Amino acid sequence: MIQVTDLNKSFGKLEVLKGVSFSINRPGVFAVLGHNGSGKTTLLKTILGMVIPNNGELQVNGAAIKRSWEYRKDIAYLPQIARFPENLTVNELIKMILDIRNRKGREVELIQRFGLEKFLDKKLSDLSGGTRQKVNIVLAFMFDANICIMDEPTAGLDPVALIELKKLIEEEREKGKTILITTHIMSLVEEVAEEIIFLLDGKIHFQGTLEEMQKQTNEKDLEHAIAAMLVPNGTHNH
Ligand SMILES: Nc1ncnc2c1ncn2[C@@H]1O[C@H](COP(=O)(O)OP(=O)(O)OP(=O)(O)O)[C@@H](O)[C@H]1O
Repeated sequence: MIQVTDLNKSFGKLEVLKGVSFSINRPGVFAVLGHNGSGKTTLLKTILGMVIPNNGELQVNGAAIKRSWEYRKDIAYLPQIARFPENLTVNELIKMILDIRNRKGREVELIQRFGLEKFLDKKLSDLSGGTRQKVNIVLAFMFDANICIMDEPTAGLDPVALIELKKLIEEEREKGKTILITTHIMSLVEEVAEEIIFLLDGKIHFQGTLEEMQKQTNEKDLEHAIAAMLVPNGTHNH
């Protein structure tokens, strides 16, 4: 479904991705983890074609994505920082995206699930951070994409919205979707992810299930397991 081979990306002198290779061959929820600045967003944006790698191969659904845009129709994206015209109302923004995609969406259900009805006529500039994030979630899940990429989806969400988001992720997983999430919230990883892709020093340091990570490190708690992975002579890729 997603195959990344020997991906390199530098910004000037800063080498962010130094030969990243991994593949995702099954549906499910995959957590992309790593320190601040380890290149998670860069990696996700490369898969989306928003960042052009210096080197490497990328395949989505069996086809190389170089110079192709069509494949993106099959990927939903929730950016870490979404930038939309601030003077639009929530309703206008949703309508605009529906028009651009020229497809039917499930926005009515999602608006209701995240309690956004009362914000529909408000301008984006007037929304709180958490409410904006709910709007982003609606936009990301509005179309029935097979692959969903979410960069810090929980940012700013209140507990009620967080529960709703987890439910939504679970439903999508049951429909056979492939979901990639970056987050610094380990409890979210433990609750929703079946596999971890761990970026360190510009490379994939570990890919495997939570159980495999716990077994390799002898640590039950995910935060401690990850910390154990960082010590020299620790455990590595499988
Ligand atoms: N367009 C850009 N131009 C220059 N440097 C960039 C650009 N995009 C990212 N970087 C740098 O690349 C590095 C990786 O950034 P990235 O956003 O991918 O990290 P991240 O793992 O997602 O971090 P965080 O956990 O803080 O969100 C950072 O040092 C960042 O400053």
